[in-house]
Amino acid sequence: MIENKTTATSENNLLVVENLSVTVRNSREKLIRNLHFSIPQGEIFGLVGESGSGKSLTATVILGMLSKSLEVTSGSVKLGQSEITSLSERELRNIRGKEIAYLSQNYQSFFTPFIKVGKQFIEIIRCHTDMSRKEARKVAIHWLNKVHLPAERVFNSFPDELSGGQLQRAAIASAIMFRPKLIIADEPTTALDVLTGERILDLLSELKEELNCSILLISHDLKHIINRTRTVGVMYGGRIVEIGKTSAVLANPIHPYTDLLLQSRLRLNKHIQHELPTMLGEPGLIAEEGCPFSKRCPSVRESCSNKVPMSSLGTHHSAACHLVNAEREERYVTR
Ligand SMILES: Nc1ncnc2c1ncn2[C@@H]1O[C@H](COP(=O)(O)OP(=O)(O)OP(=O)(O)O)[C@@H](O)[C@H]1O
Repeated sequence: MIENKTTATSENNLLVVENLSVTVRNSREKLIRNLHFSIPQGEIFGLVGESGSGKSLTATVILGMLSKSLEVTSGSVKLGQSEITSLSERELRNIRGKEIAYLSQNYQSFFTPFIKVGKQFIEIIRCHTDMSRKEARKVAIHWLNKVHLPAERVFNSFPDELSGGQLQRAAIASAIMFRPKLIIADEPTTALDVLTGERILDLLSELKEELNCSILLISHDLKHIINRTRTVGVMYGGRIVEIGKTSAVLANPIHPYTDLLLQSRLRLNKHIQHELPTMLGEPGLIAEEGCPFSKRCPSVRESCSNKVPMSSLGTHHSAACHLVNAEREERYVTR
């Protein structure tokens, strides 16, 4: 079983995902394999991995919105005391929006195009509370101010009268106005330019401090994860292949997939002395047995086609790779 020693033992975990597997219904195709991670109250956990690694699917399970064609075949997802995988649709509807807010890269479709933003806010607020229109308007303006928007103007605008960054801020305001315990931010900056994206991530960090909520930050871009998170899980082929304190993973990446991701980062403030490394094989090439990265791994060995358990390198860092043992031996020898 994959373990996140960094947070699994903490008593103040808000979200605990244990041994979660998701399969295509009536087939043996596993899309998520024995996922295990947890997010303490008030912390940002980053989930990083290439397209198709299972990040959004993980978010979908936490939201209780898994497609009917898929099924959870093992494991548990606990938000506080609630076991998400066994809640009814009605209970899930109560949790979504109120306890868990979801923020996607697709902010353009968050608002209906032909209805003014303010009216949409009022409808959402009145749907979840018994406030009058006047009270709901006040709440909407409050939260639009909170995300540093010109509140009155945005309130009276149609969505297509706002920039991408403004729309994403408005979507954030709408997502957080019920003070959720958990925000799932699924590639929240993908459709934005670099600077606007950075400001959106700054805003999320600021709101996290204010609301004391937790954030699951999903990205295929390591630079977003590195700068903002306390812990990180690296996903490949539906598995977390490395997990730990972000600083520990950064300082000493063990799994070759993590290492290659880190090496491939473009750093604008550094002169590149050598060619950026490329990964072998096609993206999305997943080994069915053993380590899912083994078909592309430069350090592959025979044992990688067997089950590769998560092994720990101290309390803040684990990886599912034979190189953990090599690392341990090296440490022992050089001590
Ligand atoms: N309803 C579904 N039925 C069958 N397969 C699915 C379904 N939803 C997702 N998948 C598959 O599950 C895998 C993981 O998809 P997921 O959307 O979680 O990837 P991701 O890591 O979020 O990628 P991206 O960064 O591109 O969003 C993919 O191979 C995808 O094709």
